[in-house]
This record gives sequence, C-alpha cells and structure tokens, in this order.
Amino acid sequence: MRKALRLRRLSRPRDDRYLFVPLDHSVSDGPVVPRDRWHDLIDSVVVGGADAIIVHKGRVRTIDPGVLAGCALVVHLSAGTAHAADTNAKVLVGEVDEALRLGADAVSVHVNIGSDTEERQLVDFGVVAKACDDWNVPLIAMAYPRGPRIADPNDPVLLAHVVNIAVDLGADIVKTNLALPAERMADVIASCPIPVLVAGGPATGGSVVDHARTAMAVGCSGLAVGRRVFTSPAPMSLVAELASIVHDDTEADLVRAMTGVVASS
Ligand SMILES: O=C(CO)COP(=O)(O)O
Ligand SMILES: N[C@@H](CC=O)C(=O)O
Repeated sequence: MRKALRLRRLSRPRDDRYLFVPLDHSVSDGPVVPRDRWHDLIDSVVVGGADAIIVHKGRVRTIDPGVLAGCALVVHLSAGTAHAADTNAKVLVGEVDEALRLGADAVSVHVNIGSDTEERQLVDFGVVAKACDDWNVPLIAMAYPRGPRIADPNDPVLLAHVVNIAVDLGADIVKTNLALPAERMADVIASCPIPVLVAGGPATGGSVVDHARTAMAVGCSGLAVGRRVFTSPAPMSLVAELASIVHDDTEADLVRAMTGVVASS
C-alpha cells in the first residue's frame, strides 16, 4: 500500500488536519486509567471523533479492533520513564514491521533535541525512517527541544530547528511544543514543509480548548492531546470539541478574526 494512502487515513475528514490522542503515558508516567475504564476511554475517544490513537505495541492487544472503526492506529516505538537516570532519554522498543503486523496505519518516534542522548536518538530516528520508507508507513515525529542545554522549550527559533530536523530525517508529520508567544508559531510553521501538530501539555495547565483554538489559529495542522483527554471527567465531549476546533474552518476563521492572528499556511 502507498504511504500516501495511509497518510490520508490519519485524517478522518481527509482535510489534512489531525486530532491524535496519544495514550503512551503508561510507559513514561504510569497507568492512563484503571483497567476497568480502558475500553470506555477508547470508545469515548473514537466516538468523540479523534483521527488516531497512539499506543505502544503491547497495548494494541488490549483494544477491540471493532471499536476503532474510522479511527486510525499509530504504534509508538520509543520509550523512556519518569524514573530513569536521564528522563530525556528515549530508546526504541519496537519495529515498523511489528507495528504493521498489529494493524498500524502509522508509527511514531520521540526525539529530544538538546538531551544528553540526542546523538543516539537521532540514529534511532534514521533507522525507523528507513524502515518506514521500506514499508510505506507514515512516520510521526514527537520532536522537542528538551534537555540540559535547552533554556526555553517554547523558543520559536529552537522549535523551527527541531521540526526541520524531523523533516530532514524523514518524518511525515511532526508534533512539538507550541511557541511562546503563540503568534511566533506562525514562523515555525512557515519554516516547515510537513504538518506541525502541538501537544496538549499537562493536565494542570490552562484551558485545553483555548490552547487548541490558539494552535489552529496560528496555522498548526492539528493537535496531539493525551493527558487532558484521559484525565477529563468527560473525555468524549472534550474530544468532540477538540475535533471541531481542528476540522471546522469556521471555528478557526472566527478565532483568527477575533485575535487578529494571520496564519502562514
Ligand atoms: O503526544 C503526547 C505524548 O506522547 C502529548 O501528550 P500530552 O497531551 O499529554 O502532552
Ligand atoms: N512522548 C511523551 C511520553 C508521554 O507519554 C513524552 O515524553 O513527552
């Protein structure tokens, strides 16, 4: 199957915008939800209208294939935990052909630019990108400026560098931080020939709906929102609201008009 076909499947309305719900936090931080709420969570995310969920390979086996319906499956190949000596280190824990056997539509890898293990993470990225090309599988890069040499992880100049590393190493979609101030994200997007998504951030942050509106107003191609969704008391309605912000032009146009923000693409 052509990579372009798989890529289209990552956007349910086929508008090249994306709302992903990453649920890979059970590796980094601990259980996402109790076991008896897992199926309900997946159901809520799918019915709410997410374009894809992102999980590690073993977790795929806990998902009823019938439930995914139009929602794509992304298998995350990187791992690292909050308890590691270096919490910015990531290692590869899966391969592209394994992900394909599990029914994945795409794979994702995580790279922290500015971390002590940046060199190895870049090598790993290159290995996965080669396998993605061999198998025609879209590659999503979770690429961040993160580590002891990074003073400001929301610096637009750094973010432009990071997303372009993802492009050069073969990613099809890149997820990173929103720039601060948010208007400067337009510069990051203007520098980048592939879709740029932003992460949701910790559940302790401000309104995720405002964050989503800002991200779309400054020209992002979508969002990858994990913690804000799975810690929400009403994940289905939150996902539905985020999906309409991502996919509904009227909403983004309204925010641009209200804020005076001009998106670069
Ligand atoms: O992509 C993500 C984790 O893999 C982003 O997750 P959060 O929305 O929880 O920041
Ligand atoms: N990719 C994430 C892991 C969260 O689950 C990160 O480390 O930011």
